[in-house]
Amino acid sequence: MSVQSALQEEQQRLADSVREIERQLEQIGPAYTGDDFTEQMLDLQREERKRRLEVAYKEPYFGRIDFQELPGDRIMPLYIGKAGVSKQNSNELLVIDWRAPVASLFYSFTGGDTAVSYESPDGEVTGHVHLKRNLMIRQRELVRMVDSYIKGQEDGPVTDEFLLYRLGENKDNRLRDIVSTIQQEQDLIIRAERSKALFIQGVAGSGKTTVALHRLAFLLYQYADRMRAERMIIFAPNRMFLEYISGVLPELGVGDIMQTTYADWALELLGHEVSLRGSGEQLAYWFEQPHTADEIAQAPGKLKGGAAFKKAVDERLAELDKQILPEAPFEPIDGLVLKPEQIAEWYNTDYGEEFMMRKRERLASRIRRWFESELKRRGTSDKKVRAKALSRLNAYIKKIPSYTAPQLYATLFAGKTAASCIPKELAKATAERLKQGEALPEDLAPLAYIHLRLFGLDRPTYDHIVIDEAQDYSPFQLEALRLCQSVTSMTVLGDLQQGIHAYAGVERWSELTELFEEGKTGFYELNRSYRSTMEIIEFANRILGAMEGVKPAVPVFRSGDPVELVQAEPENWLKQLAATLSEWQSQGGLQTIAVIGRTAAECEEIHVYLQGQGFEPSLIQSKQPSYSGGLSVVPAYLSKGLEFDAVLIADASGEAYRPLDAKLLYVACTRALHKLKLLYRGEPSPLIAEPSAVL
Ligand SMILES: Nc1ncnc2c1ncn2[C@@H]1O[C@H](COP(=O)(O)OP(=O)(O)OP(=O)(O)O)[C@@H](O)[C@H]1O
Repeated sequence: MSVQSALQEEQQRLADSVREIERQLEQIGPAYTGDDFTEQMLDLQREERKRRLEVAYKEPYFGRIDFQELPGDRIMPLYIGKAGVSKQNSNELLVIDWRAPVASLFYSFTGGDTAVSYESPDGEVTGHVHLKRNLMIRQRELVRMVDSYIKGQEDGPVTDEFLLYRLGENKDNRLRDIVSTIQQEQDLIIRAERSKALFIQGVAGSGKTTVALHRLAFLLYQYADRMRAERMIIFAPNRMFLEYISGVLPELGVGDIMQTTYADWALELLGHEVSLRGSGEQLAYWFEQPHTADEIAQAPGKLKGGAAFKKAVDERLAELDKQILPEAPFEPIDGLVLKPEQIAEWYNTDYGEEFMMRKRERLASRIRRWFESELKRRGTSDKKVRAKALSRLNAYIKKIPSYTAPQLYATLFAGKTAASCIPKELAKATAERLKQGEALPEDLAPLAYIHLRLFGLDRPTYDHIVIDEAQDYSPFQLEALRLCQSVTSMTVLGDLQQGIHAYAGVERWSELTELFEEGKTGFYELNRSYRSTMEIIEFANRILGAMEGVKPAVPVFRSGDPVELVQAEPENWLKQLAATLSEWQSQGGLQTIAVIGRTAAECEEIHVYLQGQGFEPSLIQSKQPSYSGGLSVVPAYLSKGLEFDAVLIADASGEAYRPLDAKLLYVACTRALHKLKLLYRGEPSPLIAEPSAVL
């Protein structure tokens, strides 16, 4: 079939599909407003169907795959879209949901004449692909059609033309869905088994965040009977990042998933019994001045986030549980005795399944009930005797220790129960702070953990947990989250090569994977990078070049401008910086541009200068709730996770980026999609190759 007639066929198919969807939409009546429960349930289903039809109405599908199960069978054209739609009054599918088992063919097929298969609910289905076609539809119009595979016409792998086209687009201030171009290695993760902790090590720009969000949409579709959006939670590094990714799930038709930072989550869990101090100062301390490897290894975050401290916390909790019951019997009235054995049986057996402080509460109520009924049985009415008995009751219950998480945590920093793995100075400072009701970021995981061990989670456990930028997590942080699930189901993603918070995070994934039982983890690697051009990726790979265990990112074959490395005259540095921005802005097309500075102070200086020159930059600072796109000035350590059409590294001098800062410079450079330029004052950083003007 010629391209022209194929195009006409698709246009006709599209027009028919749109009409069918329109018809179905028109037939959905108004929402039900009455009290009848059955009608209300039916209405919910109607609303859901309406929502799917509305999604499909805008852009019914994005791909087609022609599949033939057995030789001689009809070749079935399957149209894949964001929302599945059946033909009216029939089981025939007009559009197949991208998450349906058969749709996996569209993503897993990599070309060739060999048989392919997918896992259907009735078992494995095998067959042959005859056509793989990408269709770009905007407002019900077919605007682009690319055949990446036609059986008989091409023996090699499917072409990446459509992917390259999508990657070449400029980006605004929001991450987008990638349903039309999910790659095979990403699809495997999205559809991976539910009941495991899935670890994903992915190079910068490999789509980790995007894939994790698509995985949530998949899980909700595949396990609709077992998983609920309101019992899923995403942890991201900061509020700005949350805002940046907030568009993807709604685009995928998923709402209600909790999205938070670890700090916000922990503080809420603790009922705001402590207030958080020092997160901004901590960033400034670690990023605004040089530190040695030893200082990093001894950082409070490492000590309080590691296994030795966790062991101390566990021992403290075990000790409390063992010693919580008074040894003496309870004797409210002389001769009326409640034996310690009976109390122990209630605590350990009757309430044995519950959390420590809940057990304590229930035990206290039980003792009170026993007391009332015994007094009633004895007919004790003498006021004096009753008052004495009551005061003995209260005194006895007081002897059963009751702790909040901060109170118990404080016992680890002073007196007999102090943890020996915490240096004296640090213990003293922590104890002082806790007295004021304050905690530092590294205190939150042990506090949350203790709270969960004492009280449990005050809501249903999480069906699925996503942790982004997990290389910055301490084992203790993950331990606390593990307590929030009855069945392990997590997606934990990150990049050790971007582990710039070495003072708190992990160096190896095994530090986190070993927290789970054997067989309960999965490990995937994503080495292809989709964000940046080949030139940018190759340049960034060189920054990490000599580092131990580094896996270079593999670029998609998308070529762009060369990376520029330019020496700036110290006195003209800001002028040169502004000149580059003027040039980029005058070229048009670049929607997001970032000037990435080394420190917050440097960024402030640049920001003020640019404002004076008539630019309208926004300055990104820690604790910022949102990122607005356009021209931004951002310190390297806050740029993580974000991306920009063009990036200008303000000063890549040797003074700014020393060998220990390789990961930071790598993060900064890999934020760029299409253009990357580095200015440097004085000598260039030894991390970047020789200072030729253009690389
Ligand atoms: N299969 C794909 N098709 C189209 N675009 C993709 C694909 N995979 C990733 N991308 C794009 O690549 C960019 C990087 O994705 P994302 O931010 O999810 O990667 P990441 O691995 O989390 O990056 P980093 O660790 O550097 O922050 C995004 O613009 C995303 O849309």
